[in-house]
Amino acid sequence: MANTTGKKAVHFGAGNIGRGFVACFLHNSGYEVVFADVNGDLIDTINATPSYKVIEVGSEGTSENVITNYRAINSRTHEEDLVEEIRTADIVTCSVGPNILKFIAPVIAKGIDRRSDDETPLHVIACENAIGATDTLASHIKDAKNTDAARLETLHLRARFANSAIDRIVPAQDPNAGLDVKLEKFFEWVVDKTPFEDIGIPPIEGIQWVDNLEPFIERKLYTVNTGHATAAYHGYYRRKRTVYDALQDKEIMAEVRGALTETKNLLVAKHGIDEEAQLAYMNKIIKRIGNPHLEDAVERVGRAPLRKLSRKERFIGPAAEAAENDMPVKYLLDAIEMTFRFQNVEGDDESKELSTIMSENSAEDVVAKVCGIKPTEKIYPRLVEVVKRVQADSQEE
Ligand SMILES: NC(=O)c1ccc[n+]([C@@H]2O[C@H](COP(=O)([O-])OP(=O)(O)OC[C@H]3O[C@@H](n4cnc5c(N)ncnc54)[C@H](O)[C@@H]3O)[C@@H](O)[C@H]2O)c1
Ligand SMILES: O=P(O)(O)OC[C@@H](O)[C@@H](O)[C@H](O)[C@H](O)CO
Repeated sequence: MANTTGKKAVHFGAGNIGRGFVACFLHNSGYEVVFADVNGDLIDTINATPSYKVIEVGSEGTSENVITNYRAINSRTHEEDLVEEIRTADIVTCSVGPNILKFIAPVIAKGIDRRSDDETPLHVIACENAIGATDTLASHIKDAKNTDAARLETLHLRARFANSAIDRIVPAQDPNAGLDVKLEKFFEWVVDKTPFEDIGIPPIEGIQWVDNLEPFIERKLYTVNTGHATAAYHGYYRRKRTVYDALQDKEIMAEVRGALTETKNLLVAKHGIDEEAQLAYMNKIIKRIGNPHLEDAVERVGRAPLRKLSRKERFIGPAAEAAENDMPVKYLLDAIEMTFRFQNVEGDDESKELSTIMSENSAEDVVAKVCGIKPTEKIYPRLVEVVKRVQADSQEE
């Protein structure tokens, strides 16, 4: 589709979800997309390739979408060009990973600072698997290192920040596929509309705009990502290649169902979600993550175990809250144990760091440092027990 709106989006992170989902939706809504990334080869390929395909795969068959009207800039080597793109953009989105937000904040802050107070403020939406990712990005942008304190009072005239929940399974791609992206048909992109109410929401087809994002992001993270990660970590431990392979194992399937039943109980009690509706959602997710056409490797889904073991994440977040309310957490603890066992995985720096942390710290310190859990919390002794068991097994090996 040609750029019919004359609108421009700058998207940080031209990886799987960036090319396959966010840029695809921006393009289909008439935006020109300027990718910002640090991977030089990827930037060159994007600039040398006038179109790529987004290929949906599933039991219903395959369908393709052709994406055009994009460019790419290396944010490491061409910062000034990127600042200018952000100054003149309508929207900035990102899918770089939650730990990278602090690195992209300085250039976004510079671009925002150069904008006029009299034009429509820049719409900023982070598309990461994390609760409040846009708030995190905004807090880095507002940091005194990136934005002069005297400019903070009028920042809302130049930029607005909205949290989002983004859901579409995009596995690691075939290295010979060029820019093409193979993914599942299903998608959900929910964005908080309240920061844009007086300036208008950006015209992006496919976004669901809501007033209260918390139930949506928690339901997504604590169902899709809890279930996905449970299958991946149990699968890795039992030498399965993909999430699909893992789910063929009845014991792993029982662990996934168990963990998702525990998060269902919490989500229903906390957000008043209808129990039958959540059960149907849970079953749909189990079907989605078991899509045989995706060939989603357990190492991708389990990547970055330290992030996944942190306080607000897919396991510790719901387990701590459920335990505090005396709800069952047995299966979540099983999955947490498998996450602690995901050590020294090739190509995964966090899994190597996890191994060092486990060998150099007491179980109590691991629970405090990695999971951010205090001794006064009800889940604490059970997590210490899990870590001690994994440490004891490592010593025996
Ligand atoms: N893949 C999925 O199924 C999926 C679905 C929903 C959400 N997400 C979330 O989207 C984010 C990205 O995931 P992905 O699977 O696309 O990962 P990915 O590794 O495929 O893509 C990340 C991209 O960010 C780029 N990048 C890294 N540092 C950067 C920097 N400083 N500036 C600009 N670009 C930088 C990388 O070069 C890479 O191209 C994560 O937060 C993930 O949780 C992924
Ligand atoms: O991206 P992560 O590392 O937070 O989690 C891995 C997968 O669970 C994730 O990428 C899913 O595929 C995605 O969240 C589906 O919407």
